[in-house]
Parts: sequence; structure tokens; C-alpha cells
Amino acid sequence: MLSEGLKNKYQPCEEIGRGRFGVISRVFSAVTESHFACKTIDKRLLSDQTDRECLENEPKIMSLLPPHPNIVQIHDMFESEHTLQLILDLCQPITLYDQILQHDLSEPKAASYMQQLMSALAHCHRSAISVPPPGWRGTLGTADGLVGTPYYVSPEVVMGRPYNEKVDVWSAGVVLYVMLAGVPPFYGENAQEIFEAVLRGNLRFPSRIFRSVSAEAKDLLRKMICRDVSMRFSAEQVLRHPWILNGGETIPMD
Ligand SMILES: Nc1ncnc2c1ncn2[C@@H]1O[C@H](COP(=O)(O)OP(=O)(O)OP(=O)(O)O)[C@@H](O)[C@H]1O
Repeated sequence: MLSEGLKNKYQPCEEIGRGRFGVISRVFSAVTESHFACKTIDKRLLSDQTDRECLENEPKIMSLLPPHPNIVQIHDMFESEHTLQLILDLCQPITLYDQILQHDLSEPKAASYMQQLMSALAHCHRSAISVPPPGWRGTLGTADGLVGTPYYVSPEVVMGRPYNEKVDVWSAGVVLYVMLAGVPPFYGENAQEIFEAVLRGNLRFPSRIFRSVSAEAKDLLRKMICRDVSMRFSAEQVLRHPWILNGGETIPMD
């Protein structure tokens, strides 16, 4: 339901998704004659301080960032006692997760998605978004500041060491692995086991899954999911890797 503040500007259409804290609907603006996504966040569902900070930061970061073709832009915002509503660019209905489940990702498609993700990430890094405040230390656990989904968290964050923007490249490397393999590189029965697997950091390419994956793709994965932060690629370096430059096509050797 649209709040009073947005009712005059947008006509509500159907619900298109649900997130952890609320609902996403399609809305229509008669002024611009175009459709947008409206993200309605129920503030009462925010159980802890970390959730509250993420919620407060999301619109702030989105509005600070110079526009980029691969980053959803925020167009309007309205806050009431219990809800926060964000008017966003409307994206395609099919998600990357849907495509992974449908085993619908060829290497060229995966390379194209990775190129778009890295271009957006390099843009954020150039704008100094995602660099932590000085002295910030993430630590293992939940109530003490570790933010992120266990599968995608880098070893330095799990260990509670100071970290930099290369944590995002590790996470994107895990996304690429999942795109190509359909399973994450480090797994376990619960968050603790996943973190332990991340810390061991043995990156494997089981042949039954990776038989048809190119050597170039595996080379890039090794450079993104790399425990040594100084050796790990930056987002700009990923964009210059041959697998990305060749669009996931394997170029035959002479
Ligand atoms: N801008 C958008 N355009 C179209 N669909 C969207 C848009 N934003 C979200 N959705 C849909 O709604 C779903 C939930 O999105 P949302 O961002 O609320 O959830 P989330 O990924 O769990 O994030 P959060 O952890 O911030 O709640 C998405 O999976 C997608 O299907």
C-alpha cells in the first residue's frame, strides 16, 4: 500500500517481490508516464542495530552515488512512523538466482553479467562506496558487526581483520563460481561451518562440475577468490581479464 506521501504521485500496480524487510510493487507515475519499483520497508521488522544501519545506509548510499547504467537509481523516498518507501528504477522480473536455478547460464552470459557487476563495483569503489570507516573491524558472529551472507564473506572479514574494497571482489568471485557451478565454493551445514570452510579457503574445481568450464574462467576465479588480499584482483583488473574481455568465449591458441 502506498503511503499518503506517495499516493498523489504514483498509482500502485501489482506486487513483484518480497525481501527480508518488506514488499516490492510496481507503480506508475502519470507525470513521467513510466513505471517504477516501490520498495516498502516495514521498520518494525528490523530486529537489531545492524539491520537498522543497513536500512538507513541503503537510500543514503544510493542517492550519493553518481548514476551508473548497472546500478538501480533511487527517484523518490517517503518515510512515516513504521515504513520507509523507496521509488526505484524498475528492473527485469527475472533474477540472477532464477537463472542459476534454471541452469540457464552459458559462459558468455556469465561473463556478460560479471562485466556489468564489475563495472558497477568499480564505479562504487571509485566513489569510495564500500570502504569501511577507519578502525571498523568485522568479527565472526552476528551481534558483533559481521554483515553479509555467510557463503560470500571473505576470510579477512571472518577473521575480524581490517579490510578494504577487495572484500567485494571476493564476494563477486563467489557469485561467479555459483553462476558456473550452481553451488558455492565453500559450504557447510550452518554459518559456523561455512565460515570454517571459507577460512580453510581451499578453492576446488570438481571435475564432474567443471569439466566443461574453460581454463580462462577458472583462472579468473582463482584471482578473485584469492586469500592473499594483495594478490587478489581489484574490480578494474577483473574488467581487464581476457575471459571478461573476450565475453566468456574461449579463443583457440595458435
Ligand atoms: N528495482 C526493482 N525492480 C524490479 N524488481 C525488484 C526491484 N527490487 C527488488 N525487486 C524484486 O523484489 C525482490 C526482493 O527485493 P529486495 O531488494 O527487497 O530484497 P533483498 O534482496 O532480500 O534485499 P534486502 O536484504 O535489502 O531486503 C527481488 O528479488 C526482486 O525480485
